[in-house]
Amino acid sequence: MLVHLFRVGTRGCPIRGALLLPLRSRTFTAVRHLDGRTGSFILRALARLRLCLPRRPPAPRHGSFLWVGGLLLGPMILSKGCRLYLVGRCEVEELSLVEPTPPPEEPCFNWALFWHFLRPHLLALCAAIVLALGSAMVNVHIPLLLGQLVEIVGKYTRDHFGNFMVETRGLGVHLLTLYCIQGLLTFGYLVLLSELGERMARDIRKELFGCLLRQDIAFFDNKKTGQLVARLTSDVQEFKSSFKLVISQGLRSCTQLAGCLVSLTLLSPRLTIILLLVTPTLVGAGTLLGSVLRRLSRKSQEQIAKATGVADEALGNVRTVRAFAMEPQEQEHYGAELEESCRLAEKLGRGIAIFQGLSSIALNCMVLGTLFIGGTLVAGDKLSGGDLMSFLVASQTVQRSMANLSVLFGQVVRGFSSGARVFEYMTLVPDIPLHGGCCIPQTELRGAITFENVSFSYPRRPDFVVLKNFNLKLPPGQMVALVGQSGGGKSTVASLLERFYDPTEGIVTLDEQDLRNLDPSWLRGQVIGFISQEPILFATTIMENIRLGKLDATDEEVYKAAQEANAHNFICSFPDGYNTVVGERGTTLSGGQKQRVAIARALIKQPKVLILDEATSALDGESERVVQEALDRASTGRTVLVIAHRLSTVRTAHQIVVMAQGCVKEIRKLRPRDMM
Ligand SMILES: Nc1ncnc2c1ncn2[C@@H]1O[C@H](COP(=O)(O)OP(=O)(O)OP(=O)(O)O)[C@@H](O)[C@H]1O
Repeated sequence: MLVHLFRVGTRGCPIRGALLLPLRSRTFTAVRHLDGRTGSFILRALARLRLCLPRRPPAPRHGSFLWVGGLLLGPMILSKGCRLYLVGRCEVEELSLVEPTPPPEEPCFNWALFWHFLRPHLLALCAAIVLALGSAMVNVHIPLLLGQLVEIVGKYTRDHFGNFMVETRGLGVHLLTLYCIQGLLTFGYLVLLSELGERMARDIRKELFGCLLRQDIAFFDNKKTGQLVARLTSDVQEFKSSFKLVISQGLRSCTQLAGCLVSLTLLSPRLTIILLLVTPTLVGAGTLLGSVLRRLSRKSQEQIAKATGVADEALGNVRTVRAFAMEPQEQEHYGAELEESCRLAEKLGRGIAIFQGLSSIALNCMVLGTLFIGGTLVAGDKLSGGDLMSFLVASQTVQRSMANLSVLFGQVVRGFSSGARVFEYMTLVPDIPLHGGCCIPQTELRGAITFENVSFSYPRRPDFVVLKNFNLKLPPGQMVALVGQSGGGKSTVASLLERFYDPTEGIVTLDEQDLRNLDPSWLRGQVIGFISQEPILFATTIMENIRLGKLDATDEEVYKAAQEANAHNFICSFPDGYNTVVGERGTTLSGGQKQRVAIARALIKQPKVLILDEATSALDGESERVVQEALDRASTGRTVLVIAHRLSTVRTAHQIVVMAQGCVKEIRKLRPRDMM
């Protein structure tokens, strides 16, 4: 058992505690009996601690346990509001150690999708292939002409009579023309391939991004954002490069190889046989060494990505780092990752140096060997000097082509697997489509919500039932507050209402219509307004952020929504007013200001139903008062589901529903219900 003391906290209120952790364990899945915010802080602190723990083999799921608690020091005020959160002892319940997940199966390459993206560019592709083949054919022809030129030079070296210029003019012009043609052909196919590759990559990225956005929320529960972004960026890039290389280098190398081998055989069958014995051996050895280097390079790249991830996480969460005084640990962590990446890069550098040194020796020896054996043939009058020159040049082309093909082989394998990863998510059909289903006409929409015998488990944890036979009625125009222990399933109720997930059993209805029959886009876009504890704003102006709620809203509508949300005055106090750019995730605004912009964004669509998920719990007393005022105003005449910890949030509710272990335990009616 390992004991770690830790310190976490919110807004200057430190929470100190002890983590008792079996030595074998390094991971955990959940912290419960803590409110969401505290839990998330503790989770982050635990994640930090986890990094410090010795690396041990994972423990079996049963019999492993983890406690946080026992030593939490005294009562802590988690907000300046009216309540105290007494965290005298908190336990981490239901902590299952995460089994090491088996590596995901490599998806198969989807030829049909590949064809779908290639088809619009077929003409350009055919033209590129023709130009690449033409360039390769020209390349095969050049060594023969060079041989003839050397032959004439040799003749003038021996005899010194006649006019060299006249004799070589035709050959020179011919060679020059071929060089120009080859240059033009190369230019042509490279331009075509580059355009084709970029356009295909653009189409693939567009389609993939659309497909990712369409996926169910459950899909994102299982994936890391970084992995998804990598599919859009590095995987598409790798696939595009491989495809372009196969066409340019592959076709060219194959044609050159075949053409030059024919030329070599015609020039000297004996030398060709020797060359054919030696070259593949050398290329094979080079390929082997090359593959070791590529593996090393990949490892080095991964290590760099890992180090970048550490820096990214620390810089992206710099406030948390500062709040926990974790700068030294972060620096040490980043330094350790950098150290490793430096070690790998140095190893790679040494490998590349060895490879280049050896290949330089091998190539020079090949030239020397060809000259030596070829010279013997020339001395025995079995080969002319010009033919030897042609042979030398052509054999270099053969070696280059073979080396290219061996490199290309690895690239093709990588291209196939990145292509398979790119196409994998394009065929995924979400269970809850974005569009489709009926809409209730605006005039008939009342906003009555019911949950009937709803049971639900998250797809990621199917064995853990979050809601069991849950029944709830939200009468139109009334406010219902959901309270209960942390982890009791309150936010899950909101997620079902938003139709982020469908219930495993039972139904959720809006005006007696099963949500599954309604158009999800209409439901989310026009009926339900959602305001969460930590609103996310986009890094654009306040005006555009509010307008996200209703894309075609006029400026007047934006101002009106901002006034309703108590946001107009503070927005106008900024020098740029509504054109103030809020920074990444709205970091340039205070918590209360962000929340009010988010309320304006929700109100601009005039939703019939409003979900407030602990919308004021992250705010201090004054901000809470202003935001609460805005929320009270916004709630009038709407069906409102409030998820709350604070009394101040629920005081205007018509009913308070107490939830525990996924069911309704108690319903308290606070005001006479306005029966509809
Ligand atoms: N995406 C998810 N995948 C798997 N389990 C989840 C997911 N989201 C929540 N859970 C689990 O579902 C249970 C209910 O979570 P929920 O967020 O609904 O609780 P809550 O009552 O809103 O808690 P809090 O008051 O702390 O916000 C918890 O045990 C939680 O671990």
